Amino acid sequence: MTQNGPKSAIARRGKPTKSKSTESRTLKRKRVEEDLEKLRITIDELDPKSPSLKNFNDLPLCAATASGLRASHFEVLTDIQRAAIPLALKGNDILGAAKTGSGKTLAFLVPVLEKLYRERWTEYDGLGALIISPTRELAVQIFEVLRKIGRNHTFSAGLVIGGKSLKEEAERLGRMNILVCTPGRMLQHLDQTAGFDGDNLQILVLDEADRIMDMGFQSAVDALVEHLPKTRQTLLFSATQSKRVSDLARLSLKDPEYVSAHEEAPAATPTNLQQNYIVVPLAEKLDTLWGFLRTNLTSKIIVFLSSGKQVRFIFESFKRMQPGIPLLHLHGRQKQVARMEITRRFAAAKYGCLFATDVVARGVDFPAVDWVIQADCPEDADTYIHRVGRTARYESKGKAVLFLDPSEEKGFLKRLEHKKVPITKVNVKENKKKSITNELQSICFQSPDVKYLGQKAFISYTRSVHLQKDKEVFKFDQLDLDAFAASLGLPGTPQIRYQKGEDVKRLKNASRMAAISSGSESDGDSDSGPKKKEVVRTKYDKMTERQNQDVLSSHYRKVLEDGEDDAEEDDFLSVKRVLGDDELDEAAGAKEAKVVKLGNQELIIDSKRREKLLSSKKKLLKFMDKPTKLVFDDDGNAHQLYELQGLEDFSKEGPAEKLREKFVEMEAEKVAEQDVEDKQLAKAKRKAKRDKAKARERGELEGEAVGGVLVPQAQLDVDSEEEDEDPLALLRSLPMPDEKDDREEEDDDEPPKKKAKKWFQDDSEDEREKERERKKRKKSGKKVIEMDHEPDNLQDLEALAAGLLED
Ligand SMILES: Nc1ncnc2c1ncn2[C@@H]1O[C@H](COP(=O)(O)OP(=O)(O)OP(=O)(O)O)[C@@H](O)[C@H]1O
Repeated sequence: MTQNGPKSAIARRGKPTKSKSTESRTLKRKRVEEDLEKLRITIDELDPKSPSLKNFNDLPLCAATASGLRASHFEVLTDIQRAAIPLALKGNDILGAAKTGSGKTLAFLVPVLEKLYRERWTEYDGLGALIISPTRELAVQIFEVLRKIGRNHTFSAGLVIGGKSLKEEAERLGRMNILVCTPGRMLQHLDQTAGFDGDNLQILVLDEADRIMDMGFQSAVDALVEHLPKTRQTLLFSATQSKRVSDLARLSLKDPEYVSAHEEAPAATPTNLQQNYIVVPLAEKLDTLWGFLRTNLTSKIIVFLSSGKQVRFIFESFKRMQPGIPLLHLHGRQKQVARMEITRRFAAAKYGCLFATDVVARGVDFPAVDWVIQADCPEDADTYIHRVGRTARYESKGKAVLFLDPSEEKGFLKRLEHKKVPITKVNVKENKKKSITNELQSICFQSPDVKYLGQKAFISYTRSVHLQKDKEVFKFDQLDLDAFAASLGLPGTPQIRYQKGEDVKRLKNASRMAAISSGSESDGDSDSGPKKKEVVRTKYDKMTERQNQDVLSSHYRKVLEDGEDDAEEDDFLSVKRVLGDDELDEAAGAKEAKVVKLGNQELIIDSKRREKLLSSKKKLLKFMDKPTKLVFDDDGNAHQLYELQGLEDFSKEGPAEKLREKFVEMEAEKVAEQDVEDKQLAKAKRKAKRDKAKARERGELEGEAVGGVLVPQAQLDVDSEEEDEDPLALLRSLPMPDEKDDREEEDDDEPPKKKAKKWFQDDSEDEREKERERKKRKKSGKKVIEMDHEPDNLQDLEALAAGLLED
């Protein structure tokens, strides 16, 4: 007994603590199980059609979802939410249709969160829910809403929309429970990413389902569904839902509930939307649009156009004419980062005009848009409904105007009537009409790049009309193309060539199919050409691509590569450039012998073999002399890297010893100056390093562990505007947009930070610094242009360049 004494004492000391914590854990687990069981029973007993379901509070939701909804200020259910959520909670497949802006996003996100919660989903269970969107913009928006209402859940969630390296995304996919994606990119991952599959998927959502089931996405969606288990729940939502039996079969829906919140409504569009159309001949369209913008300078406007080229031309030319309202433009050919930034800027703007293609026609929820202008007739009534739906969202009011060419009026009105769209004709006030043809002409004359865009816009517009399948609306033969070209300010009508007997539908979808198969959705842009096979890109290629950021680039590219980006267009319609006399001579001469200048040498191209050489820069280099490095002085004169001064010149400058002393003095001064700069730089670097370390530390503390995996906050912050923001994130650990302000307020206790440095500040220290800088520059003979803000657009850069040219 005595021997056993101490052992038992240890056992007595350790055992109660251990059993206490195990006990509390068991109790907690039991409570969760009981709560879950209660929730399941309430859902079983729930009457999905009960009129008493008015608020989110009336629904059997778990505490995490309920509090997330409350914190996001969602209280009262909208019609579609009241109709769809109870049925979805009960596990039904849903085909949901409701007007634009009526709250369909929550109608599927709430069931998604609830489903995974009730299944007690953890990181180890893999992908539980997949939400598919037709465009990147819409996917980002859905993800944002998911973050808001899912903030108290521990699921991990990610955004898979392309624009990032596949490998980077792939690394985190395995850990994701909920993914919001575009079809092509998702398919790519399911096909290629090792260790990632959808075998366990519980719920699949298709937002803008009719679009996703459409021809352009057909093969991607079918292949994607092949990767998913048939036992899943499926929810389809759209403002314009089709009940095509074939679609339902493709998705293996099981006895789907058709939920239509506004089926009995007299109109397919929101009641608080005022809809008008004007009949305007194609050649007067830009005048009318300009007049409209000039009279609505303090409104928030979206102008829909049929192609990215139209968007670019109108944006660039109107920008030069300075309408007095901020202009933005958005189309599927822009880089992902630019698209996100423009979307963010327009969402935040109080007023401004966004020229856009149908890339933002569906689902995108820009707040407080006053007007939707459809300057180009949409391809069908459904597209019309989605476009106008960007205004008058939820309970707000909005106005929409459709521009119709006289040839389109009768046919399109018939289509709208059929879809229950109430629209009335209005006329533009005479005193608001103004021709801008002269201005456009002079812009085209002054800037070849804009003229080039105009030609492209002309071609893409005529092409899109020609390709439209609804010939009762789009009558290509009745368009006055000469007048249209003149109205764009073009010096002549671009000649176009038709390819007869083409399968129009196939051509129209070619670009989308190609984009999807390469995994990067073009997102509704009708003018995106088929993607080319991956080729090795040289530094030179990258340079021309970089130029592609501005309006001049495609012009340059055209010069360099002649139509590389227009492959699709050239298949069908293209400019037949009439060669000038000089060019004809050149062309004739080209048959005989060509002379290519390589540095100081001339290379005669007189055979096919030599001509082939021109396609390889590497091979051409062999014909050039070895390069020598030159340095340029301030006047732009080239010098050898080391130039020895002649003895005569040297002795003219004074005795050698004196010159040596002078030289040492000058160098010492330079070193001292450089020393100060170096010290400042080193200090700044140390500070940055410290800040980074702190941020990392904070990030690790804030990062939430889900199933034992800790993801540093720095990697998760999708709000960051950095280009390499991480689209994959844990729901719970992300800061909410509205919480950001709170955090900023909390920081008020900290000592006041030094005012952020603008380009030029005027406190005395900075003045002194500026003065020193000025003197230094003066000494070196460099010109300094002072600007009150950083140049962030072409106009700013032009102003800066003009300043530099003036002397
Ligand atoms: N229950 C609610 N209470 C208050 N606001 C809501 C509610 N549900 C949705 N909203 C708001 O209504 C707006 C439109 O919602 P949402 O984007 O889901 O519409 P939608 O039906 O998907 O539109 P679209 O057909 O254009 O995609 C959003 O700004 C959203 O925040």
